[in-house]
Amino acid sequence: MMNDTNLTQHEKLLILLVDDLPINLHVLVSALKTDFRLKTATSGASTLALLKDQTELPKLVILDVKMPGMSGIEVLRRMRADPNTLAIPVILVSADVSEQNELAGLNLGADEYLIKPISKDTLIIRVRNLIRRNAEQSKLRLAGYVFNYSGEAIMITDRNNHIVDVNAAFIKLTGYDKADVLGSNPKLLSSGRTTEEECRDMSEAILKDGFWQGEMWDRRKDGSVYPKMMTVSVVRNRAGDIEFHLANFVDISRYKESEERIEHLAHHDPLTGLPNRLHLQIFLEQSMLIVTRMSEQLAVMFLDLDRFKNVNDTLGHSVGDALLIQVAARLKSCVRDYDAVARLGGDEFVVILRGHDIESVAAIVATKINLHLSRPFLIGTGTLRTSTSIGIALYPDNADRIDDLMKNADRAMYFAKSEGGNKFCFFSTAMNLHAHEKLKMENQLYEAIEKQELQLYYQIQVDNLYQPLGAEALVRWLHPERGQVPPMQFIPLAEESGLILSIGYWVLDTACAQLKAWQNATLTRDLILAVNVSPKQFCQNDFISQVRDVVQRHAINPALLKLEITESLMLINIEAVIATMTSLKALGVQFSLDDFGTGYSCLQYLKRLPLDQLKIDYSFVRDIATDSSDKAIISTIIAMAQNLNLDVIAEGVETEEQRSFLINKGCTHFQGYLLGKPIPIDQFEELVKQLNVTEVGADGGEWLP
Ligand SMILES: Nc1nc2c(ncn2[C@@H]2O[C@@H]3COP(=O)(O)O[C@H]4[C@@H](O)[C@H](n5cnc6c(=O)[nH]c(N)nc65)O[C@@H]4COP(=O)(O)O[C@H]3[C@H]2O)c(=O)[nH]1
Repeated sequence: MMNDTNLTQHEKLLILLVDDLPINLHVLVSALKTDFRLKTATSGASTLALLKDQTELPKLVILDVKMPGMSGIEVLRRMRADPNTLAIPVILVSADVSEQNELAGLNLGADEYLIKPISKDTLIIRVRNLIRRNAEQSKLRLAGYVFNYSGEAIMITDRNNHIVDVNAAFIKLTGYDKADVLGSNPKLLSSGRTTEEECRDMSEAILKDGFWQGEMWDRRKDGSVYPKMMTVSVVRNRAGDIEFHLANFVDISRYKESEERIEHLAHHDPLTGLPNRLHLQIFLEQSMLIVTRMSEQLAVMFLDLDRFKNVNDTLGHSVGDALLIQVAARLKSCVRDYDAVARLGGDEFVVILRGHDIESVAAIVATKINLHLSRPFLIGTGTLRTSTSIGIALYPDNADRIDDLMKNADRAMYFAKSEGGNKFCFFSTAMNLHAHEKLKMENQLYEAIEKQELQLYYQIQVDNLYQPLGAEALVRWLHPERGQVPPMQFIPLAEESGLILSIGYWVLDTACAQLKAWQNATLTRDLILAVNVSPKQFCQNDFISQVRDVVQRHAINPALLKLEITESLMLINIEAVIATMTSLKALGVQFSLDDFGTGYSCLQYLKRLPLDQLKIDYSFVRDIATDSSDKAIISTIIAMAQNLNLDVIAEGVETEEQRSFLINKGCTHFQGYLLGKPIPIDQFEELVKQLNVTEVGADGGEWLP
């Protein structure tokens, strides 16, 4: 650059020339003016004044030693004392050949000492060399600064890969002092987590490209392992041989942690920690490949909690969330480690099973899930019961694409739900027709009331001496083509479509007409008739006036009408429910809480409901002989009812064993096939007659026909 006469004036380096004799200055100017920009001064004082101007300091000062006033030596001394001018190279020029000034000047840090007269060429070469040397020294100083103060750890190794220098950041990061590592191989830092193969690849890349960048795991002096991002480059000598390796690296533990966290979040549901839809998709793709290769099958199980929306809407999202977390844990406990449980969102879960004879395996697992999820969940101070509907689709039998498999499992799940929930259902091609069938049935149900296709059946309720206490009215649909359709097949449909309101009203009206008829006969006049009231029906604005009107129109004793409500009603709006119940209670009707123990049973609420009776759910009675926890639940319900001064009736009593157990525990009212199935009114009245002429053993335990 310095030889380049094409440089603009601005690009040329600035040199300050100082001499008291203009002739000497002239010589210097004419020697240097082509390559440099020049400033001149003729005294020590004016030199220092020029150097005070910080806007542009010269890259070199050529300074005459002998000047009147202030000598060049004194100017130099002052320059070296001033931090701003301390590093500016200085060439002293003198006609004095004695060593005294030369020594004084060199001692003060003069870079050159030239004796006049100086040849033009010598001057130019010396000036150029000095400026170049100085520039190199500046660079070295800067490099040293970067090395020492860099935030990145730097390690320099020689051609034999022995550490020759490390910086402060290295010491801070690795915990090793310089003395610990100098002369050692960098393997000293290795954690063993980076494989031999990875190390070999790195060495090859360094040899081939002179550069490598990547991540590796190292161990600090204290033994802790950390990931680092490292760059290695080689420094070659003029002959092209490697002289040094320069490695700089940073600890990326934090970055790794957040990377792992982001990765986890992208693939997992934050609430339950289960894999999410994206993860499930990837898992399914891999599983389909594996089962195809191994001639196995897959079962995709689609799960949806029954009535979860009610839980969320009524008890709040925190209860809903707590329930979902517990459901996730129970689901995981129902499957093997290599099966997958994922949450798609809301209350939708998917379980994937793999293996041979997958249909039987899926049926076993689904039964287990239905059972486990129907057991009570302890949430806060209350227990919550839920159930789940499961749809199962098999790969490759039911579909060979992920989308179709999921769709089919979903369809099967809806089928299980429409069957009343707490069930599992395998996909079948017939289900594609299901939506159409459903619509048809809905239309037919709409006309069922008008066409008088609905009927009431009566199931007897007795005391512990088999004496008739009353009946539960249960609706039946006498379908023109299908014959008698059980309520579990059309009540959910009626609930969904809103038809339950007119069906419910018809049941209430028909039951009251029956009560009126019973009032006129001695045998039946004290019988109490229980009528199921669906939550939707109960929550109508005019439900109280509907009941009042029906009771008045049929002129019945309201105390003989018992409205059966279910626990799911408590999930809607407890205060409004209590208000409606209280008004109806004032009319004189009774209340029984149906399916007790299967929903959200919170004692707090139970105490506030104006109930007359608790009805122990059939599911507990069924398992009396086999399930000790059901026995315990029954004992608790009976004790609870006694404490709250309520009647207690057990439904679904099928065996003597169940009845004796219930009697022993203090249950006083019974309903079930042991005593009589739901039957038409004429058969029911016949049954009541028979029971009234039957003698009963003193302990009530023996029924003598
Ligand atoms: N295995 C077995 N089952 C027994 C036994 N004793 C009684 N059951 C059955 O258990 C159900 C008891 O009625 P629920 O719990 O109110 O359950 C009822 C109720 O939730 C609903 N339902 C029936 N009629 C009406 C109605 O008029 N209105 C409303 N909203 N729902 C109704 O349909 C459900 C099913 O009614 P059903 O099929 O008549 O089934 C009846 C009855 O036949 C037994 O010893 N063993």
